[in-house]
Amino acid sequence: MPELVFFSGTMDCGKSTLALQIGHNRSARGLQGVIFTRDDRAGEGKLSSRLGLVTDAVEAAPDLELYGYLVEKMSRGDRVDYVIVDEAQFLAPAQIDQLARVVDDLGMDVFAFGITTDFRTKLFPGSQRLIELADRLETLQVEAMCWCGARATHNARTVGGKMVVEGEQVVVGDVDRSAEEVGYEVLCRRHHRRHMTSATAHAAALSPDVLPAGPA
Ligand SMILES: Nc1ncnc2c1ncn2[C@@H]1O[C@H](COP(=O)(O)OP(=O)(O)O)[C@@H](O)[C@H]1O
Ligand SMILES: Cc1cn([C@H]2C[C@H](O)[C@@H](COP(=O)(O)O)O2)c(=O)[nH]c1=O
Repeated sequence: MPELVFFSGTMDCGKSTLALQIGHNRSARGLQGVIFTRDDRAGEGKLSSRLGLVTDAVEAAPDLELYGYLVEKMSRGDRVDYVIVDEAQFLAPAQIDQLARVVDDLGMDVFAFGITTDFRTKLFPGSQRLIELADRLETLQVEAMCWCGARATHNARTVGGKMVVEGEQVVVGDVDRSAEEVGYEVLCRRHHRRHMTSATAHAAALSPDVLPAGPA
């Protein structure tokens, strides 16, 4: 039975890499897929992994009707066996409904990849709809780690290394950005709740208040 599968995890846990691997394994067996993405860091119409691989993709702009796109492609004689969607959190809920229709009416597997929650721990609308509609939810196996060594479960947005909690839901960016830039850091829930990033934890550890008393 064809399925709508939602592979989710924090930022930097290997979602795009897995998307590329699934595509590679299927194309190695002669299957043909369509890859959709939205607002990848590498630019429009790209699916990129931090392992260095990048492939062309169809930019799923807000006004792109995904079911109609695939039907039109097939009516031109192109074969489509499966669909991959990266950065699925950025899709509109209606586009996720279109993906469910692709599975049910066109009989294709759809593999969607994305983060579930934003920097304020709120579900992205696209991810919420995927959780509601997916046949299967898969949590990525390669767990990202918080600076404390615990499993990272949340995405923090940082400015100058400090966690921020105000701002637009969507700001394309990356982990390991220089201190001045808007960036992201994955944290365990305990440190996300306390707004403790690696930079602020490091600064606190160096503070004279917590240094052991030495000779005068
Ligand atoms: N230099 C590296 N060597 C080995 N693995 C790396 C390296 N850089 C990144 N990775 C792996 O790639 C993962 C990020 O992959 P990516 O597919 O870009 O993540 P996501 O799409 O979930 O944000 C990291 O968690 C890490 O496992
Ligand atoms: C938490 C959070 C993330 N984003 C953006 C930042 C990146 O461009 C993507 C996630 O990409 P990845 O391949 O999973 O690393 O989402 C955002 O816009 N808003 C947020 O709150």
